[in-house]
Amino acid sequence: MTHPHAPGLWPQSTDLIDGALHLGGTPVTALADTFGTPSYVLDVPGLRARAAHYRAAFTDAFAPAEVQVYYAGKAFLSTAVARWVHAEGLRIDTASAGELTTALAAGIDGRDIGLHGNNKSRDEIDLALEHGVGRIVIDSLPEIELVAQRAAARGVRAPVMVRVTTGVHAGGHDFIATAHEDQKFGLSLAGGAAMTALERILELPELELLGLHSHIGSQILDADGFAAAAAALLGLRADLAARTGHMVTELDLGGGYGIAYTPEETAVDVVAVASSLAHACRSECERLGTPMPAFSFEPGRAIVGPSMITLYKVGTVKSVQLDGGSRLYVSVDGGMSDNIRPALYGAAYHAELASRASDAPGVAARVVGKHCESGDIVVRDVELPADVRAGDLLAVPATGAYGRSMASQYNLLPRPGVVAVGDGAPREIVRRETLQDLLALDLG
Ligand SMILES: Cc1ncc(COP(=O)(O)O)c(C=O)c1O
Ligand SMILES: N[C@@H](CCCC[NH3+])C(=O)O
Repeated sequence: MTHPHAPGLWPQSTDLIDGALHLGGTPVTALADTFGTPSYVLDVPGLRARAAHYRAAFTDAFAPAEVQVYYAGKAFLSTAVARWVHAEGLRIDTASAGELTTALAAGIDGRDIGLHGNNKSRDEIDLALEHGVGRIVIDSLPEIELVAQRAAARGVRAPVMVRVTTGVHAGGHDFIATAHEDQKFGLSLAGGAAMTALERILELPELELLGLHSHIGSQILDADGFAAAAAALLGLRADLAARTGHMVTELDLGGGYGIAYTPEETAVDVVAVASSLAHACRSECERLGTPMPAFSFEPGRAIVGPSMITLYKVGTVKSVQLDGGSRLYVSVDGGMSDNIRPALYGAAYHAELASRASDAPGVAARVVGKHCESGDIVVRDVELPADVRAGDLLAVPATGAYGRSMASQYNLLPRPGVVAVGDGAPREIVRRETLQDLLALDLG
């Protein structure tokens, strides 16, 4: 199998034949003809392999402690994706009624689903209780009373965890760091709100306290933060046991495992990280004189991110003269509506000419979208062949996480579909929106 440049960035089934990119054995030119552009293309065997790899990495590292891996559906969720990752032994983490409904529509048993959210509505809590979700992760003090009240109304006991703000600052961008004090998620360890929450939950017969949760941020490439957060949770667990005699049985250490978006980046090595994290947890438990708990994890980006690419068609190509050089502006038929991450986080991506070979020399290029914003950048800096022209296809790797899930209809562009390859004939698992779909919401 021949890979395009930057081999580490492309989904498992990617091949390069006569200069044309293939995914799951199908040339992208054929995918574009059948499904149109832009399209997200999901490599199903790659997705499943990543899910299995993450599950095995945590399970092996923490054995004999029990481990569950939840796929964080916020990264990208559809019923097919929920079924594929569930078939690999992962459960599903949801953060809204929409994600929960999608996981349920996939046929996932409520017990294999978790519900998160810093502002869950009563309806969302009711939906979770109705379907017997395995855990509701409590994010505030008022939510404790609300969940207890809704559980009482239904005559059930709600299994809950408490999301703890550990004070660990990690993550690729300030907007995606979630465990420092000055942000909206969780209950503070240092400020005492976490302990208050835990003691209150233990008083309420409608609530079953499963354990403690920490999610420190996203796109984390340096593993130290995970161990620091785990140590903080283990300490809180020991303190709670000393105060109340209740030793919680599970720690959820969240997601956040970083991936490579450009040839210069290296993804987290989950086997190495899981093994050093397990070692740190064992030592900390020994030091505290407490038994090892069960563990759970919630990777999203690392499962689906590298499993998907976006396929765009090139339109206008413009050379812009700059001091000491020029830059080729290559406009494609999507942009910030299908990938907001460059505009929102300054995220870097990579792109390659995907529909043909070219011997033309590489030139400094910027791939831009078709929206009415100069910040509508798909790939800020990339080298492309000088002869790139209208009608060519460009492929951008690693767009599976927070691409389609954060897509908008800005400028009333219909959102692209998601095409699955490598699982029988290529097919759309989320269909492309049409102009009629846009008008269907317009009530005149
Ligand atoms: C609570 C929680 N769990 C899991 C995730 C998934 O994170 P990632 O996609 O970085 O693995 C997030 C998002 O950052 C989150 O907020
Ligand atoms: N949406 C973010 C990550 C947030 C993760 C959810 N807590 C991203 O694209 O990187």
